[in-house]
Amino acid sequence: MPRVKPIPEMEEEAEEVRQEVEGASGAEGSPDAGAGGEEGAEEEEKEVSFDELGLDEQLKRALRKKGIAKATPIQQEAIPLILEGKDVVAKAKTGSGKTFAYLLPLLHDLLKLSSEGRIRKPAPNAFILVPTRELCQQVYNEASSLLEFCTSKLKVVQVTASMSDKDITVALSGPPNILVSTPACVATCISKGIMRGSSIKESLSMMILDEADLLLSYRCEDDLKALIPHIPRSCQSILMSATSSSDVDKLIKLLLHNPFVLTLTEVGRAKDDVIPKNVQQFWISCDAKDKMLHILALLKFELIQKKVLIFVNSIDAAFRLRLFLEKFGIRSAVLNAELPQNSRLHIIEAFNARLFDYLIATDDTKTKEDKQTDKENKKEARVSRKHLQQTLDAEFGVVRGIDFKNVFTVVNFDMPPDPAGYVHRIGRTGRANKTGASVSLVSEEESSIFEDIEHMLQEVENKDIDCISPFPLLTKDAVDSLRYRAQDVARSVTTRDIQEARRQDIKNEILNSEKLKSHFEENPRDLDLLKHDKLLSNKEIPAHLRDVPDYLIDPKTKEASNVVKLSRAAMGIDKPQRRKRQGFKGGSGKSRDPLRTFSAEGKSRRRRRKDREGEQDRRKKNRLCKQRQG
Ligand SMILES: Nc1ncnc2c1ncn2[C@@H]1O[C@H](COP(=O)(O)OP(=O)(O)OP(=O)(O)O)[C@@H](O)[C@H]1O
Repeated sequence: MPRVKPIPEMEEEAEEVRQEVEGASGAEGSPDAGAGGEEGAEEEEKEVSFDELGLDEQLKRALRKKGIAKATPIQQEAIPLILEGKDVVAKAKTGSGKTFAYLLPLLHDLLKLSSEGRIRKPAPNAFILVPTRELCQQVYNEASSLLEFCTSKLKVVQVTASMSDKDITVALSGPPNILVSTPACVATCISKGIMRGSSIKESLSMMILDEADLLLSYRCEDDLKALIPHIPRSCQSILMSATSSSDVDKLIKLLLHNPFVLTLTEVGRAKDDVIPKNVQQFWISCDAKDKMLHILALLKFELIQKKVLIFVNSIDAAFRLRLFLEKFGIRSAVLNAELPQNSRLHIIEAFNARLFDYLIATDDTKTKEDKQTDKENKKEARVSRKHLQQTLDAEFGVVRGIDFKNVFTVVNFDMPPDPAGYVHRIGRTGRANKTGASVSLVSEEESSIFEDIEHMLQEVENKDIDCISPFPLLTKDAVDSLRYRAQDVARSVTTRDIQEARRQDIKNEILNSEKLKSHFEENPRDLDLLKHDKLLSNKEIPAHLRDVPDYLIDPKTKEASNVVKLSRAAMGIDKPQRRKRQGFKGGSGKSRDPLRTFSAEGKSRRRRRKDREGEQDRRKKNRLCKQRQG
């Protein structure tokens, strides 16, 4: 069984949390290390259905419709405790289903209260606080997708700093039952009187802090402190986190009362991992200057499975890589903090829908370089002054907690700054027990952070062997076969090109974001047609760069590439569901591009189309519209 225990004294909480983590790694001296762990190690992982957890029929139906039958370990343990009304701290690895672990009992309680006519009204009944807007959107989507199948009408809204006071006031009128927001935004609503402290005291019955390990790193401490006086003592508090840190301990002390602490790196196993077992971790040692060459070889020879999420440490590096890959006919999109929120959300949705296979992401909010670029953008008066002057979005977080769907490989093009960053990045694959892999390109200068990561993994997983193996499929010959081409092309991507591409991308995305907003409200189907992996350069790609001649590929690489292709086929991921994509191929396709054929659909045509669409399809699209408005 997992290690579950109440903590009697507030001041002991932080220490207990540390012990829990040590217990999970089987460290000697931890009171739980032997008992909880070994006992659990012999246990078979138990399958628990949502029936057994006593959830509301409507929620069970919603889960069935979503094809979810069994509770994950964190759900098995957290749901009963939350239903009992306990404050709960749940630490479980990335992709383990923490969102439903709190949403299901929350909705269960609210459905019950609603059916008994006991909902308290002046303010929301529950706050779900997350560090970033992207997470607001994601949690809002998950909650809405469950409520869609419930007949009782509960209302969930998301409110973020990008909304005007007027829009926030409208969203909070009613009031909704559940408010998904960031601590900063809720604090602002209170300070501006949009939400009254006394009303919150009267209504709030549950407060959830999701991705708690990140809340403080998004400078939310003061906002959370401002919130505390308004939270009623009776309010149940839940804290969810994928990694442990002193920040999490701080939050526990700040907001929870005698919580039950669930340390579920994986229930029932003493020796466990922070990285899901189903994710194979690899590394490649290479010079910093050869990283582009290596990633080119990985992608060109198809040695890693798609979809691929590539992490870099700066926005410029992201565009350099995108331009470089583009010259070899490999299309990708860049996700970063300077894009408008609508675009960021849409890029995530489009990537999830497999409209493109390679996404390059930065997970840092404000680097020195970005601040410099902000300054430069301000100087650049000619191009869209209003937008280029915008600062990076402080509520942006690509990596942390975003539920990218079916990412098979995560590539660390640049190593993350710390081990926790590594855990969060790798956690974007292998979600919900799917298979995944990671490949880290490690230069000499990054060897120290790589060692820290190895050390952390060995310690937490209680192993004395390396957890990250050398990547076996990329030979020196394969790399060398592309060396001259790659070097030539890399040299041709200049700083000026990068700045231009970066500006162009923002301009495109702003156009997408604003010009199409109203169009999408009317025509949600067209969302599928908006491309984020458009070529940045107008120049034709020379054939010798696009196609690698056969004689250049050594037999070992050919074999490796075939193995990867075969396993792709075996996993049934060879046929991406490219929904409605035909519009982008060739000249005739242009007519399907909403950016070019911007025209509102006539009413009668729209009605006919809507009739043709299934009920479920339509609901989904309506939801997308609402999100875009939000
Ligand atoms: N019981 C379940 N069975 C199958 N899939 C599930 C189940 N519960 C959740 N999922 C799916 O698993 C994926 C990961 O869930 P979720 O985003 O809640 O993970 P998480 O633990 O919050 O991860 P992170 O720490 O990275 O945010 C989601 O796509 C979700 O729909």
